Amino acid sequence: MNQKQYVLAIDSGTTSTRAVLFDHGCQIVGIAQQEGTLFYPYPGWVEQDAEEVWDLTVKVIHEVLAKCDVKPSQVAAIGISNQRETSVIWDKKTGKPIYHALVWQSKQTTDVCRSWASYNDMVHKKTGLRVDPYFSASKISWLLDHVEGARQRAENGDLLFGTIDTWLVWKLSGGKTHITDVSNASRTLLYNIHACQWDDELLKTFNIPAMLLPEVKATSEVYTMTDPDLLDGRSIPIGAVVGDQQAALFGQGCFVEGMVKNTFGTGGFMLMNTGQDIVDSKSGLLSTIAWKLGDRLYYALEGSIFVSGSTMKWLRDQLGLYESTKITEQWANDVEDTAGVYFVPAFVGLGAPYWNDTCKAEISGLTLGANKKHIVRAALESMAYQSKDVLDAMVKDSGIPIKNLKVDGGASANNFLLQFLSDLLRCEVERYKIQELTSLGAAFLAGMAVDYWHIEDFIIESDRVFVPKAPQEQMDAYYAGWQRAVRRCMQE
Ligand SMILES: Nc1ncnc2c1ncn2[C@@H]1O[C@H](COP(=O)(O)OP(=O)(O)O)[C@@H](O)[C@H]1O
Ligand SMILES: O=P(O)(O)OC[C@H](O)CO
Repeated sequence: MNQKQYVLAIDSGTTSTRAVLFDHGCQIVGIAQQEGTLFYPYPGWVEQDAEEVWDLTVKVIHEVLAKCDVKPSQVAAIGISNQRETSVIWDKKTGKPIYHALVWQSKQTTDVCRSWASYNDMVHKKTGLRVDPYFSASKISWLLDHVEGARQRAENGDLLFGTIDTWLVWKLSGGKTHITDVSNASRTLLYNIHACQWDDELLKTFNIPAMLLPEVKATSEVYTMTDPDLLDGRSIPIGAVVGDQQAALFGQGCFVEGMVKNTFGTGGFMLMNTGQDIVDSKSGLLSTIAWKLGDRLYYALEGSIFVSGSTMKWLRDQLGLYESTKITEQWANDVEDTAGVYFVPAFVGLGAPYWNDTCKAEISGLTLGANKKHIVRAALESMAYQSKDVLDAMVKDSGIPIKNLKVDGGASANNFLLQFLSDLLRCEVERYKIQELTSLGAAFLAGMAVDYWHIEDFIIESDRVFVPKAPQEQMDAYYAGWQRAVRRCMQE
């Protein structure tokens, strides 16, 4: 009997790990999700336990298959999307990480980056990025210098480095396969996006042994098979690994040059497909690889915002303002405005377009009349203001006006946020019925690698289009207040 086949996406995000099962009609059949632990050992440091990330991955895979009553033999391929830049180094023989994973948001490498400041121009030319603790290179250097004996072990060829995709493929393959794809490699600060290879000059400059690095592959191809011990003796092809933001660009159907998406997850990431051209930003954005299909490379222009949805998590977990983030939409609508409150969520400094790694978050404009609903509304509005900062830079760099912005990610469920965003940006904001577009992107790329899908099979349905309603003058006045708040926050 011919059994129905599915594609499984694993989305390893900063806040949570999900497994999402898709059918051939690009519909979600089931989801399993687990929130992981983030460690904050010192101010500005953010770490994860890579072993926990792996345990949660195994758990969600088993959970989703059981929930949907799907056997491993019915999974045509696995695709992985992952939080990018987060760096793990582990021992080749034991498979044990030598230290926690240093998360992309983490700032323990600020001093390393200070000492690398003079390389910024070279780095930008070769990688499309900038010297910043955000990217993997300074994290690798820090791990090699701070974990006793690590540098020597790396030089002996005993250690392996990976971003989360590489770690998961290595674990899924039973320790056989050490690879990454171009979209993830392009976030390390070590990959030359013109020549498409690890850059020897950068490796030498940053004193990083090439032996640590994974082989770089296309975004959609069968890299390896899963270890049969993992899934009832079956081996499943792993057909895609892709950075989660590039996966969302793909999952949003942004296949054509000039199309833009904004994901509101832990951070906020706006990406524009720039086709086969590298657009060099003069306004604080990054040039990055979107994906490689066959021999063809596609690029993107990116505005990376370090803290977006995680402000809502902070208000929940650290201030205990509410139990479920869902309530924030109602609270924001309960008040007419923020009563003059601004929330600049510079918890780990500010990313694009400011790139200030020392400023700290501020809530300003408080009066005795301000209450928790004003603060929650200011936090939601900050996500929209940050998107406008980046969108304005993107229009300037690309010369392309943006009339329609596609949104996804956990916080895109919030209607208040999306209406405010549309009012502020003066453009359509479109949300699709499937909010798991990162997973769809990874699944579809994996499905293409095994001929389960071809590009013409790609379908997504619009859920709601938000159009500007509030007067422009009012929005301009709000935004001017935001810009003042950001300037204050960046003053030493
Ligand atoms: N209804 C909501 N309103 C605002 N923020 C939300 C809402 N639901 C979830 N979030 C925020 O979105 C983030 C989770 O988004 P998600 O896309 O799952 O993140 P990631 O992929 O980084 O793990 C959390 O930081 C959470 O606080
Ligand atoms: O965890 P997310 O979804 O906010 O994504 C993290 C980014 O990939 C970091 O560059």
